[in-house]
Amino acid sequence: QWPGLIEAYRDRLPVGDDWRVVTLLEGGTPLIAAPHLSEITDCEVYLKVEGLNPTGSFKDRGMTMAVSTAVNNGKTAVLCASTGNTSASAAAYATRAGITCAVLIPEGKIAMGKLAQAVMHGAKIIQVQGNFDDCLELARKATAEFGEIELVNSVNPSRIEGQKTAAFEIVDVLGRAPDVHALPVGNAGNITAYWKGYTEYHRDGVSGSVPRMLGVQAAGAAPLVDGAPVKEPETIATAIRIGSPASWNQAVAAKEESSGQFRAATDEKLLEAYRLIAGREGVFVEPASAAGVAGLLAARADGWVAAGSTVVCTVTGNGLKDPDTALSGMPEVEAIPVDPVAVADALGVR
Ligand SMILES: Cc1ncc(COP(=O)(O)O)c(/C=C/C(=O)C(=O)O)c1O
Repeated sequence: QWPGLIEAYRDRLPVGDDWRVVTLLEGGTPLIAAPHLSEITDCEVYLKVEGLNPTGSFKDRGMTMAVSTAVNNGKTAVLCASTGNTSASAAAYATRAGITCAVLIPEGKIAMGKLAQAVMHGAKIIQVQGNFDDCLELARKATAEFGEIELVNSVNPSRIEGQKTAAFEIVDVLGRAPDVHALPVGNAGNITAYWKGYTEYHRDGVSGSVPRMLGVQAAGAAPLVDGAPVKEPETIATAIRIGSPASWNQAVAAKEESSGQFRAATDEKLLEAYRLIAGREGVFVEPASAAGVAGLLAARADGWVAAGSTVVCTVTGNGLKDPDTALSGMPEVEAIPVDPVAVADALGVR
């Protein structure tokens, strides 16, 4: 079976031969064709379905590396600030490693599925009177002061190393790098990691080209688009409700070196893409995860993406993480009598 990321890409990762590897067999996720998106954009569109990782998001790629590194450096606890998925993943990998995990989450702004994961994996859950950016500042200060705690946010280079493997998998499966790679951008670790992966494969001659990176933010939380931090970030896509990305400079470098672009998508456009991916491609992702697709549709419309392009959109988290948003638009469901005729009527087949 798939051996997990570190075994699959050991020669491309900073891992000691004698290391105890902490893995939940993450990675090896589907790169699935998206026929409806391909049709409406006249491109060859694929989805990299990262919601099918062990804890339901791409964070597992970074966490196997960060927690394995922490354990092999003798750390006894990990800490992260999180909008939810990082904390879910840190909790799972820490418990797997038998070490303590504490998570700092912004008051009241976390999707239920993610909180359930951190609870069930036994993380110490600390709600902070502030937003994600305040949580990250607190996490940096706490880990700077207490050396036995490893900070496992994506400022930790091990996270970037683990997450770059998604680019390797895409080239390994596609046989080439895509022309464009679209993905959501919050704290900007993932766009940084993808660019690192694509450029390493290109440097080593595994791929003959690199993609243009299309990083998409929520309009109410788009510091990289605005060119300045956003004090009070607001978006229904709580995973990317971040006003001051920790990997700002690396994300800008990825955009510039790849001749890429940052775009903002309104919550309305995010939700449209969210519904389209589930309702037409059969892939259920959480709202933030649809940002790359929303950006692709806009970039195709204004010609930044040409017809005939090969495009990969990373959909970063499983839709099950955020049932509240999924059910918020649900029409009234009327109960029917135990009568086959009523079923036929409901299906409009009679
Ligand atoms: C579903 C989903 N999609 C996209 C992003 C943005 O990735 P980055 O640009 O690398 O931050 C996140 C990020 C979540 C956290 O930052 C956290 O969990 O603390 C996410 O959960």
